[in-house]
Amino acid sequence: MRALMNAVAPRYGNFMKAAATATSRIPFVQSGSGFNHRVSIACDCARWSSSNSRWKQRQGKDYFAREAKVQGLKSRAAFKLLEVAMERTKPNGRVVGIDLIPAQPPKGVSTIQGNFLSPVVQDMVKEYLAEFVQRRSPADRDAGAEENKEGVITERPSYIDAERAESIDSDREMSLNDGKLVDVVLSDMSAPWLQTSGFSSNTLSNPYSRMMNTSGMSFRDHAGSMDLCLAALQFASDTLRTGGHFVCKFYQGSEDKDLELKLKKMFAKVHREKPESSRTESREAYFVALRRKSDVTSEDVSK
Ligand SMILES: C[S@@+](CC[C@H](N)C(=O)[O-])C[C@H]1O[C@@H](n2cnc3c(N)ncnc32)[C@H](O)[C@@H]1O
Repeated sequence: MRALMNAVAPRYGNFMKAAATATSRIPFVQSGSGFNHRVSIACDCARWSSSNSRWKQRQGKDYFAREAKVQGLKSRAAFKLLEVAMERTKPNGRVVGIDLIPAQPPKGVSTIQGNFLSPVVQDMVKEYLAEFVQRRSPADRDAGAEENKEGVITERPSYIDAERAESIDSDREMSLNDGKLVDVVLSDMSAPWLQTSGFSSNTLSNPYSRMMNTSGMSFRDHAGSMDLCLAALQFASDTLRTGGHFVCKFYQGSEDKDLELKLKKMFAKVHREKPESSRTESREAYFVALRRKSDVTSEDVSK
């Protein structure tokens, strides 16, 4: 992942991917060994069958899907996050990804398996972030230094990067006091729906195909995405520093204006975006909310 919700920030970022009406009671840090969720969705099988063939046809032609396959990524969705997140966190940032399904994190990324709709899981992520920041010793200011195969540092970060790390350390003390440790919260979560084909290719290491990202029913997709966006916004309210940014994927519908108004109260600038990699016929879109205002919480904007 590296890939969850999150293009993470230059410092301690948070990247969340995934989520749905499924429930995962026990969150796993890193590559969780279990796949513990249940999905309470009923579906019209005839409809699923035909929309699934269309999905397969589209995937065959889709440039981003082919590229993702080539790079061994789990889905075309990875590109949407990677476009935003990957290069943005070097050298001192940290990406934390949360998903219902287990994911093997690449270097510099932590993954937590859990249901982001659960306050228990959100608390666990907050604790993890706080511990990560506390554990980060002054020696970590060398983060970004290149090591050779024997573990010997052969190249150190520039003075600019070293100074940046210093200022992060002093900011850290302040941030620890109020739990606002995160620079960017990015949610690419979309409710997983029951899989209807491809069961023969399921494996624990490639579980993505066990779920589908849209139900084929626009209101259901919209309502599910609003729940996930609000959970991400609550998390951002608790953890995002003043001046930090928030991005969330949603499916357009009657309630998105209300979410946009909330974001406008909490952030200095809010954009609605439809990335190039998102199919034009899909109702999928993103809110990009920039520069969190000080002293405005999700409770304030819900009044
Ligand atoms: C569109 S995919 C995101 C893919 C991801 N951005 C990537 O790059 O691979 C949506 C993801 O949201 C996850 N998800 C859905 N509901 C979730 C929840 N309540 N908590 C955590 N993850 C959830 C799904 O498991 C799925 O992996």
